[in-house]
Amino acid sequence: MADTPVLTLNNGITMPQIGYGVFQIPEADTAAAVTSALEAGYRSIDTAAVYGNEAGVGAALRDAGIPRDELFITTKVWNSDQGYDEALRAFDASLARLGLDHLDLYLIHWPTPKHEKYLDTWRALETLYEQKRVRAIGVSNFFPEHLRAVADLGGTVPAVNQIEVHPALQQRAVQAAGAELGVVTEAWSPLAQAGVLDDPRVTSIAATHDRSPAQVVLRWHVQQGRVVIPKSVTPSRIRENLAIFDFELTPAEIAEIDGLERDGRTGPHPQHFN
Ligand SMILES: NC(=O)C1=CN([C@@H]2O[C@H](COP(=O)(O)OP(=O)(O)OC[C@H]3O[C@@H](n4cnc5c(N)ncnc54)[C@H](OP(=O)(O)O)[C@@H]3O)[C@@H](O)[C@H]2O)C=CC1
Ligand SMILES: O=C(O)C(=O)[C@@H](O)[C@H](O)C(=O)CO
Repeated sequence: MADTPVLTLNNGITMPQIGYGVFQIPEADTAAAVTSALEAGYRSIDTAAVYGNEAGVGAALRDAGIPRDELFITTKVWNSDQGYDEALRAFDASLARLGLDHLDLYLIHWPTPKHEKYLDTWRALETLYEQKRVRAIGVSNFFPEHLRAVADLGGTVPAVNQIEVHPALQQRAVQAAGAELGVVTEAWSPLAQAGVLDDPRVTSIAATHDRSPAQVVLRWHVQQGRVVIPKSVTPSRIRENLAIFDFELTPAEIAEIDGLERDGRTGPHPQHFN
C-alpha cells in the first residue's frame, strides 16, 4: 500500500488525506477506473448514491481482495432521501449496492435548506453511527449556519464537511467555521475540474518543482490540511495525482496560488440547490 498520510477525525479514526472520486464515471466504466486507482495505491474511494455507480465501486473492491480495514469508503445520502426513515433506508440500499457490511464515512450530500430535513437526516446518521454501521458521519456542501445547526443539536459533531474548494473558490469562511467545530474540510473538485491547471502562476510553480500543474494544486490543498478526492479516468493521471507527498511548496508559492481566487464556483450553490 502506498504511504498516504492520514488525518485524524474528531472521533479519533483516521482518514487518508487523498482519495479517489468517481463522480461522472459511468457505471459500466467504474469498476475498471476504481481498479486502476486501487492498483496505484489509493485506499479511499468517494462515491454517492446519486452517481449511480456504487455497484461498480463494490465490484472493484471485491475483485481487489484488499483487507477491508485498509479501505476507507465514503458514500452520501441524496436529497430525495432526506428525512429520518428515508435516510436509514437509503443507507441500507447503498451498502447493498457496494456489497459492504459497513461504511467508513456517510455524508448528507446537500443541506437542501428549503426542505428543512437535514436535522432529521442527521439524527438518522447518528443512529447508524451508534449502531456501528458507519465509522464516521459527516456532511457535504454545508455552510456555517448549517454546521452550527447540527452542532447545536448537542449530539455528534460532523467529522467532515465535503465542499467545493480549489484555487478559484477557497471558501475560507466555511473552512474556518468547520475548524472551530473540529470538522475536517474535504475538497471536492479539488482541481476545479481541470479549470485552473493552465493558469500561468500554477504552470510556473509546477516547472520550478518539475511537477505537473495538478500535482501543485493538490499539494496546495494538502499543505493546508484538507482531504482531496481528485477524479480521473486516465491511469497516468490517477498515478500522478497520488504522487504529491515528496515535495513541498514554499509559503510564497502557497500565497501565489491563493491569488487565483475569483469566486469560481463550478457546481451548484448550496443555498439554492434542493
Ligand atoms: N459532494 C459533492 O457535492 C461533490 C463531490 N464531488 C467529488 O469530488 C470528486 C472530484 O471532483 P470532480 O468534479 O470530478 O473534479 P476534479 O477537480 O477532480 O477534476 C476532474 C477533471 O480533471 C481532470 N484531471 C484529473 N487529474 C488530472 C491531471 N493530473 N492532469 C490533468 N487533468 C486532470 C479529469 O480528467 P480525466 O478524468 O479525463 O483524466 C477530469 O476532467 C468527484 O469525483 C466526487 O467524488 C464532486 C462534485 C460535487
Ligand atoms: O457531484 C456531486 O456530488 C453533486 O452533488 C453535484 O455535482 C450534483 O450531482 C450535480 O451535478 C447537480 O447538477
